[in-house]
Amino acid sequence: MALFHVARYSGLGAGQPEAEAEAGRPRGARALLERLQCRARERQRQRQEPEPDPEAAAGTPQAAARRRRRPRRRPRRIHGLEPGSPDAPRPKRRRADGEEAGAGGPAGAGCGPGPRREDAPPGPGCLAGDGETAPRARCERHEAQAALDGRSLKETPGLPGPGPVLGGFARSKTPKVQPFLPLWLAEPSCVKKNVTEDLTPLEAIPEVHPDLQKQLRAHGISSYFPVQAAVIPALLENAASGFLVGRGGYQPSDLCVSAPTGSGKTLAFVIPVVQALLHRVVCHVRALVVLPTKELAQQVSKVFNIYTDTTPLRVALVTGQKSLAKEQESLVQKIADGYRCLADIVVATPGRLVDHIDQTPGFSLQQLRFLVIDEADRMIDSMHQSWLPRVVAAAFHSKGPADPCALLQRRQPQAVTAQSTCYPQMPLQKLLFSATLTQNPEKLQRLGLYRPRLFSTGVVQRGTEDGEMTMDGDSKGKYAFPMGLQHHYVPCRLSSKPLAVLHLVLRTDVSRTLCFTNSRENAHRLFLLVQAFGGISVAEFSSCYGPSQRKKILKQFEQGKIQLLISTDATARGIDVQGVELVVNYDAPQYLRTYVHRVGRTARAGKTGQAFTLLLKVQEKKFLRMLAKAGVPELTRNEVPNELLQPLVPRYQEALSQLERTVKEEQTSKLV
Ligand SMILES: Nc1ncnc2c1ncn2[C@@H]1O[C@H](COP(=O)(O)OP(=O)(O)OP(=O)(O)O)[C@@H](O)[C@H]1O
Repeated sequence: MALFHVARYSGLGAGQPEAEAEAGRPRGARALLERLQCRARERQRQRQEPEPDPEAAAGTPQAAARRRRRPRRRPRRIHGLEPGSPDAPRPKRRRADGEEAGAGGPAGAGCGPGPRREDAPPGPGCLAGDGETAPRARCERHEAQAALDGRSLKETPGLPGPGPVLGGFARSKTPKVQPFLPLWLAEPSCVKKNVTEDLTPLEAIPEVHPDLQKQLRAHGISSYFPVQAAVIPALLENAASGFLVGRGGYQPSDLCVSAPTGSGKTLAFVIPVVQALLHRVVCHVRALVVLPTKELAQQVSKVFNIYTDTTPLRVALVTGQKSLAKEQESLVQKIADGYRCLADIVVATPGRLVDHIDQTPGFSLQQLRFLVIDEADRMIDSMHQSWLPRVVAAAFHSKGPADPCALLQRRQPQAVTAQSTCYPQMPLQKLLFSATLTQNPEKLQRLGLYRPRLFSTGVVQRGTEDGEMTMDGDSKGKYAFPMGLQHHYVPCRLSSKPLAVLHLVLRTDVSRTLCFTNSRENAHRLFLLVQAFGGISVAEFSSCYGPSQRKKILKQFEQGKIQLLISTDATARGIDVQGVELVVNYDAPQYLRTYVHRVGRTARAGKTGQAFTLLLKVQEKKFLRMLAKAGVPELTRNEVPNELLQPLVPRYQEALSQLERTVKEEQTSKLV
C-alpha cells in the first residue's frame, strides 16, 4: 500500500509522462516532498473553490483514469423494481445522527464497513479513490453535511465515492466452512457397545499374562467387554519390542477411547499397563494416571491395587487426601547417594501432581512410559491449570546434553529420520478415556498426541452446527448410552419437586437411589427436607464435606446403609457404586455431557437402571431438544398424578415447617 501511495503522489500514476518522472528522480526525496506539498495545496484550493463543472472534470485525464479504476456499482434490482423508480427501496446511507441506516457497523466507528476503534486508522471506505487517505474527522464532517443537505454521499464534493478500493466487496453468500476431520478421527476403530452380548472370552486374548487372567477370574470376570477386547490387544501389540516400538517401527501411537459409561474402560488400561510393567527391574514412575476428582482417583488406585497385588509393582495415590509429607513418603525415599523411587504407578489429581513435581525432591517422571488421562474431556477443560505441559516437561527433562551412549534416550516425538532411529527411544504414550470424549480436533490437538488412534462405540459423522463431530452409531446421536438404561422425565411444578422425589423413592423402593442437584444449597435443603419427612435413610454428598467424610458416605451408600444419596455433580463422573438402580435429576442438567455422566451411574456393566429427570414447564422444550441431539433411544413422559401425591402431603407440610426451623438455626449458628 505504501508503495502504491508514493507512486501515485510522485506522479508515476496513469497518464504521467515517463520523461517527467525521469526528470524528478535525481532530486529524490526532496522532489517527492515538494510534489506532495504541491498536491496537498492543490487539493486544499479545490475544496475551497466552488464545485467544478462535472462535465469539465470528466474531461480531465485524471478523472478518466479514476473512472476506469472505480467501476460504478449498478444499483441492485430488488423484487423486480427498477432502480431509481419511486417504489424502489432507497439505497443504504448513514443518518445524520450518526447511526447506520441499515445493517453494518456503527456510524461513529468511521467510514469503513465495520466497527472501528477511535484510534484506529480509517477503514477502506475512507481511502479516497484517488489515493487520498482522508482523516476520519473530515469523513464524518462530509457525511453530516451530506445528510443535512439531503444529498447522497456520492454527490458530496471532495468526499471519495464508496467504490471498492481493495475490490471484491460484491455481496455473495460466503460458503460455510466445513470442519476438517483428520483421518484418525474420521475413521475410528469401532467398538461394539452391548456389554451383555458382545463379549470376548478371556482365552481369546492370549497376549494377556496368565497371572493377570487368573486375577481377572478371581474377581468374577470371565470375559472381556467390547472396549477391553479392542484396547487391550492394541496396547499389548508392542510387547514383543519391550513396549518400545509401535506399528511400523514408529513410536507407539497415543490412544483415544470413547465408550459408554459403565462399559469397563478402567480395566481396558489397568490390565495392559500392569502387564507392561510386570518385568521391570528397577522401580521408577512408569505409569501416571490423572483423574479429575479425589474419589475417582481413589477408585482407580483400588483397581490397580487388585491387579498388582501379587506383583512387585507399587501404586501410589496422590490426591491431597493425606498431607504432602505423607504422600512424599509413599513416592520417594532418601538414600545415601540420592533418592529411591517407591512407586511404579502413580494415580493423581492434577493439582496435587504439580505440587509433587515442584516440591518433592527425587520425584522424577523421566522414565514415564504411560500417561493415562481418564475423563479426558473434563481434563482437557482443566488444561488452564497447565498441568499437562508440566508433566510433559518433567517427563522429557534431561540434565545437561544428551549422552549419545545412554541406553533409552528420551526425546519429544519428532519426524522419523535415519538419525532418530539410531538410538532406542523411551516413548511416552498417552491414553485418553471418556464416555463423552470430545471429537473436536482443535481441543484434542492441545494434548500433543502422537499418531493417535481412536477407539469409539460409533462412526464419526462430520459437520455439525457446533463444530463438534458427532457420533453416529446405531443410536444416531452424539453419545452412546448403556443399553440397559431407561430414560424418563417427569413434568412438575417447582413446589411439587420434593414431593415427586419422595414419591419416586417410595414407589420404586430400590435399595440405592442417587439424586442430583445443580448446587450445594439445593442438595442440602433437599436432604434436610427428606430427613424431616422420615422413613428414608438419606445422606448428602458435596464439597461441603471433607475427603474422609465423603469417603465414608460413599462406603455407606455402597453397603446399602444409605437408600437415597443427594449429591451435587461431585459424584456424576466415573463413580462406580454397585447396585444403583435409580438416578433422579432433581435439577435438570444444563449440559448434555452432565446428563450422560449422571445417568451413567446406573445401568453399569450390562445391568439395567432407570433415570428420571424432573422438569419445569419452561425447561421441557430445551431439555427434550438436548436429549434428541444426544441420541437418547427412548424418552418416556411420566406424569405423577395428584392423587398419588396427596397421601404424602400432610407429612410433607410438617417436614417443610421443620426445614424452615432448621435453616433458621443453621443461619444463626453461622452468624455467631
Ligand atoms: N469384563 C468385565 N466383566 C464384568 N464386569 C466388568 C468387566 N469389566 C468391568 N467390569 C465392571 O464394570 C463396572 C464399570 O466399569 P468401569 O468403572 O471401568 O466403567 P467405565 O467405562 O470406566 O465407566 P465411566 O465412564 O462411568 O467411568 C465396574 O464395576 C467393573 O468392575
